[in-house]
Amino acid sequence: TPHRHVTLGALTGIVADRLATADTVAAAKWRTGTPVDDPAREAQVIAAAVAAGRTAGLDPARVMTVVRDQIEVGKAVQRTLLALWRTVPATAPTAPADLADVRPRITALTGDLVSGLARDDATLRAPGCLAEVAAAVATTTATHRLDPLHAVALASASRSLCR
Ligand SMILES: O=C(O)C(=O)C[C@]1(C(=O)O)C=C[C@@H](O)C=C1
Repeated sequence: TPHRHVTLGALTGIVADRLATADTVAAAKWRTGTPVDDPAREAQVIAAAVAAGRTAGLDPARVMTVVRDQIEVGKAVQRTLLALWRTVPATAPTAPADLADVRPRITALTGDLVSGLARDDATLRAPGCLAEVAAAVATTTATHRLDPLHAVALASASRSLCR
């Protein structure tokens, strides 16, 4: 519905952009054999988000739930891609990818996500939140031309946005 105003479109756009970084991260890990899980980095990402959330007046537990969800779904995307590349090596990335290049972007997008949670707080608390999220997910899926893997990931990672 092109004329409907999508309230949460900025937020689902940020979720999609953060999930898109999983491709670059997976490519870097494919090349170097680095494990998908990096608990120390996760703790850093979560601590920074909680701190930013506090400043914005957000409940730490809520920020933690949303960011953990982003991390978990991102890891699922990484594992899916790595499994595909292992199974069909011709599909594996050839362009160089570096964790050191993509992590600052992940940090920035996580900050944008926390800002978005604060900005859209009223909508995210309202009874119609899940419907708003569904509309925004549909719009972002179309505008970002998401493939099925990333469309499913976006829908999954957006559920926790409503509180
Ligand atoms: O930075 C990485 O290595 C990522 O895979 C990204 C990310 C995240 O979503 O922030 C996800 C999984 C890792 O355990 C750490 C962080």
